[in-house]
Amino acid sequence: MRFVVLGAGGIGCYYAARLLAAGHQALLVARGEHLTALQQQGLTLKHPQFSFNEAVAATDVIGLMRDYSASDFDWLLLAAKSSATEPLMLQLADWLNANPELLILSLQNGVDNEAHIASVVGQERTVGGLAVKIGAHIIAPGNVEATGVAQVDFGAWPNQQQNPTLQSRLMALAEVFTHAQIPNTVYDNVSYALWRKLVINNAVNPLTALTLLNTRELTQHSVFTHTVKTMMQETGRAANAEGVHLTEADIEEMYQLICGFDAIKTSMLVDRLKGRTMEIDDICGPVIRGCIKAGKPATTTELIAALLRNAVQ
Ligand SMILES: NC(=O)C1=CN([C@@H]2O[C@H](COP(=O)(O)OP(=O)(O)OC[C@H]3O[C@@H](n4cnc5c(N)ncnc54)[C@H](OP(=O)(O)O)[C@@H]3O)[C@@H](O)[C@H]2O)C=CC1
Ligand SMILES: CC(C)(CO)C(=O)C(=O)O
Repeated sequence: MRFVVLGAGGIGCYYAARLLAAGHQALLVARGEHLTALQQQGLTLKHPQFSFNEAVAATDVIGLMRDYSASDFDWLLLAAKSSATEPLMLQLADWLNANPELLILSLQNGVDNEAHIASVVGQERTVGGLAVKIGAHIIAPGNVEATGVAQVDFGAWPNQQQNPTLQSRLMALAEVFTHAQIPNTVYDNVSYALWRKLVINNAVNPLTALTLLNTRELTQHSVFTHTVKTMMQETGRAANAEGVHLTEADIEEMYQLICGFDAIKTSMLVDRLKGRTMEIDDICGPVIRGCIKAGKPATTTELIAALLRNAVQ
């Protein structure tokens, strides 16, 4: 299968390496020193169960539009930060719409990426998705370190019932992922999967970025572990206000999952340490808005988001 990975950083390079190692095509779209390293030295990726060190095809967005046509690819995997989704989609709109067969799968955190994608290419080409149980970061240009079982959960956006035509393409992708050692689940209701993952991200990403603790230190901390739980419950309240049914059992499952997961630096903590823009609006924003809609504000999420913004001013 032919993939283009748009925003090939930690997450994008991990999945691209898995697909390349399984014999598929993947063009990496990146920029800056990381792109230069990919072009000149190839991609080096280390994971406890997998390593990759090979030349790769890599370009930037301008090179993608100039040298390739959308019909050169079957799938576009979007792995840039959520704040880049809307500008990237708008920049690529004409290019993307020259081939209606090209489907777009978001691997990003947050629950708003798919609406931005659909507003440019249409719902019938929009696949919601998530990188689950993975930590993956650029440690030097062209070098990525990853950990975790690194699953992908995905499905027709906003759900199979409202977007029924994609089923055979989704099944074919699931088969390719499985063959490439990427565990995966296809959801009938991917909006549920997106919000369930947001339960973890809203609870641990801003708090780890604020405290500089890893996920294990955070969830084992006598005070912060309660804050994690509260922010998870606020995410559940927001989801329900947005029409996505999350139960107490979902919250508990997400809490146990992150407590038992590897001790990792979240992507937001890594962004803070690198002095990069953090996904605060994309992760906390939907929770704050949803809880206002529910009539009971997300006071803890609001506080942690405000403290974090204040800390990096
Ligand atoms: N990292 C992790 O462990 C996890 C991350 N996620 C989610 O996955 C998504 C990706 O995260 P992550 O892999 O950490 O992000 P990274 O910043 O490592 O990767 C994104 C890459 O896209 C590049 N990029 C952004 N805009 C452009 C552009 N216009 N043209 C070319 N390249 C561009 C960035 O370059 P530049 O650096 O110059 O901006 C960067 O190299 C996020 O939504 C994150 O929340 C989910 C699970 C775990
Ligand atoms: C918390 C974690 C690692 C879960 O996969 C994540 O999504 C992130 O770091 O952004």
